[in-house]
Amino acid sequence: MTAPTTLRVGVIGTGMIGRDHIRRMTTVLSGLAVVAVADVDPTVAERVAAEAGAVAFPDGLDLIAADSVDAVLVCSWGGTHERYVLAAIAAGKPVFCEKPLATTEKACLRIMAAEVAHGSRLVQVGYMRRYDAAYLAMKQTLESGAIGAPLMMHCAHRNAGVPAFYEPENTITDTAVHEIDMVRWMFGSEIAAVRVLRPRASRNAGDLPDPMLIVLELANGVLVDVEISVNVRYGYDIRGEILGEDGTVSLGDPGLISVRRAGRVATPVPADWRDRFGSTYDVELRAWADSVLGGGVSGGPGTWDGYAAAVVSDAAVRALRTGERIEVTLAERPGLY
Ligand SMILES: NC(=O)C1=CN([C@@H]2O[C@H](COP(=O)(O)OP(=O)(O)OC[C@H]3O[C@@H](n4cnc5c(N)ncnc54)[C@H](O)[C@@H]3O)[C@@H](O)[C@H]2O)C=CC1
Ligand SMILES: O=C1[C@@H](O)[C@H](O)[C@@H](O)[C@H](O)[C@H]1O
Repeated sequence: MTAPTTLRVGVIGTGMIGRDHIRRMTTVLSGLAVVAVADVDPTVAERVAAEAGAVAFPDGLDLIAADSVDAVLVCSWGGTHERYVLAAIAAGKPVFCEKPLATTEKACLRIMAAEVAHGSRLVQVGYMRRYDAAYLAMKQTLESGAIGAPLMMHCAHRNAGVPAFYEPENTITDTAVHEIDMVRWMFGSEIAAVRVLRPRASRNAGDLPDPMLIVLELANGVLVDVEISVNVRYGYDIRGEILGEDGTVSLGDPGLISVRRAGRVATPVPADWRDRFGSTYDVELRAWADSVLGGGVSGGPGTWDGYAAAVVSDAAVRALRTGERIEVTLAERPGLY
């Protein structure tokens, strides 16, 4: 049998990122067809289906079971991911699950057990920074030895604002989780312990612990600090600098232009994650589709990475609540990963 040249995708969750990925798969990337969508809100699903030329399914589980669907994108809220990822694995269909893989350690372990029992990788998790040109260049510089052995990394993850439904722990499980995954990948080391410190709260913070400083101790001795600010108002600002024994490497300015005028230099700040990481998601989904069309999910962040990020997130939430240093313990890594 020859491999299909077009991947027929079903998308579950047609909110912000679901619609953005549908636009990407229908207007930017070739070799992908969005054939089905589902959302807990059927009105939204039907509207998005009509725009995309797809069929709206009343339930995501029916979408996964449909013969017309080769592969699944899960873009619903984090707490619903487990149900859909497990169903996709049971159906033997590749599944791209937006981060986080699931919201509890136990749910991630159930997904891992199902995938290991299946015997090959089916799951990719949406930790897109691994596909970002700036982070890739940073990793390449680090691995070239140009700045010597890494000692520390300073990160900032600033959102202009976050949705009204954000709960205090979402600042970690939904926002800081990107740095948690990124540093594991950047340094090729697991995170051994976590602490959370808080200055006085921003007047824009509402009920959120905003801002906060997360300190990650990596098993290889590298120390990482991550500033999380989710209401900075001025834009979406993602920063990173690694200190090595012989030099530093930093993420550059993402603005495409800089304007010099009236004695000032001005560079635009991205408005949100779509603005900053738009082309990164393109590369991410291209790589995922190519691996699936090529015969199986390979490369890219998988279930083990989703699990490790969830365990560190849980530890950070405990550190936030207790003010204590929390050690991280991971399960034994299955041979599949
Ligand atoms: N990689 C990245 O940078 C980003 C990832 N995300 C992740 O994507 C996921 C969705 O986030 P957003 O699009 O921002 O949220 P959103 O609230 O805009 O959209 C979520 C959609 O899922 C639907 N939904 C909720 N429960 C469902 C269920 N059981 N079955 C089917 N549909 C259901 C909602 O009705 C809504 O339309 C989250 O896990 C989030 O963390 C979101 C933004 C950026
Ligand atoms: O994943 C994302 C959102 O869900 C999250 O709410 C934002 O804080 C992140 O910057 C964005 O990349």
